[in-house]
Amino acid sequence: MSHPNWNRVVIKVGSALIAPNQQGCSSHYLLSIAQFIVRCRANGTQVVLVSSGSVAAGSHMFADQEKTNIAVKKAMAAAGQTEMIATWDRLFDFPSAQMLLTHADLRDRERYVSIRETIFSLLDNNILPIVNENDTVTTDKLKVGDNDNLSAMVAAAADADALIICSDIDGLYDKNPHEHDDAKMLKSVDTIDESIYAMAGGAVKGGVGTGGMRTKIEAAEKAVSHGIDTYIINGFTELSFNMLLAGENPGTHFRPFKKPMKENEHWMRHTSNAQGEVIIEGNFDGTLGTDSDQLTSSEIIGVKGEFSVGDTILVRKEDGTKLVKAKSNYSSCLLNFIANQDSDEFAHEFEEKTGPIISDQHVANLEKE
Ligand SMILES: Nc1ncnc2c1ncn2[C@@H]1O[C@H](COP(=O)(O)OP(=O)(O)O)[C@@H](O)[C@H]1O
Ligand SMILES: N[C@@H](CCC(=O)OP(=O)(O)O)C(=O)O
Repeated sequence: MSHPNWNRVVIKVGSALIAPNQQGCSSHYLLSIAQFIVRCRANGTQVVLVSSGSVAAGSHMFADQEKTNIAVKKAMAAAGQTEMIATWDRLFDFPSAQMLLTHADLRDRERYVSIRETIFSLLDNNILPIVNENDTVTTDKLKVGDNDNLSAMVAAAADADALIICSDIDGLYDKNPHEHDDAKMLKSVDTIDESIYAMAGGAVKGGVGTGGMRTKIEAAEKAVSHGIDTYIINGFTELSFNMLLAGENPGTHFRPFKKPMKENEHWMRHTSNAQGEVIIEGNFDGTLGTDSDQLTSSEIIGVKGEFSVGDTILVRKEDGTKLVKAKSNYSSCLLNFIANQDSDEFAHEFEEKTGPIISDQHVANLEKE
């Protein structure tokens, strides 16, 4: 087989590959990954690296501390990040750049566009972007939470052709192989549904990884809907990388959608967080976000949460059916006010002057969920 025809790939490297025994960073497993990156670049493929491992790399500097304490973990991440970036940088004879991101950055459209522009600008200048979550500033709400999901968001932002998740295991098995001797590996997945999620267990207890297989499947789901070929492979062995370069599949391949979502729809659905909800009548049978079906205040029966103009909202029916995620052109306060008017006429006049409640340019359909 011949070398795959990728213009751009995102490679995600798990903690166990960076700091296998939590005694600081080791380049032992990173050498073959670095070589893969070098060979991709030589073949004309641009590469973005998403590297976990700052917590695992910094752990040895906090010998007598309570490692589950959040403040200690953040300090481990901050200290380990320098060591990790220095280790990667030593493996390349071209420059690399550190990008630390949070979910708050990615779900803000302006910051997201800025992140995209920075990635493209680094790649245009042959600089390797190395991305990790900015653990110092994250709280639960701001956190992506795991680098599998982060890598998929980055792959979408970078318009990558492939996402390669390098883990400590050969691929996705039909059950956790650490708990079941008869577990079998899946070579490919065409559709990600509940049966696929049911196969996934968490990370090894007491290990360095976060999220286990579940977050890798979530990442694959995000990536394939953007048209990105996604692989989970064993990053411990050089063979995985040689096979990828030969156009072969060394692990589990998640096939991309034939008709991927548009960039802004994908961002709205998979990256942006809804700040509030608009609940509409159960008998509504239109398709929101199209020219023919605009949401009007007369359909609204409730507004939940506090949101401002420009925030993302979830529009759902009374029975919980999710319809769309969309950018709201109204604040929650204003929407409550007009939805509670006795006279429809007032609301219609108001909407005619102010414009549609949700923007038809920024809508993601959720009816399949
Ligand atoms: N169905 C499954 N197939 C493969 N691995 C699984 C499965 N369910 C749970 N796992 C666990 O997920 C681990 C990989 O995830 P994780 O520890 O988060 O690694 P990483 O650091 O690469 O993100 C595997 O080592 C395995 O213990
Ligand atoms: N920002 C964290 C990422 C943790 C994480 O997602 O780890 P992993 O499951 O090994 O990809 C770190 O660098 O330690």
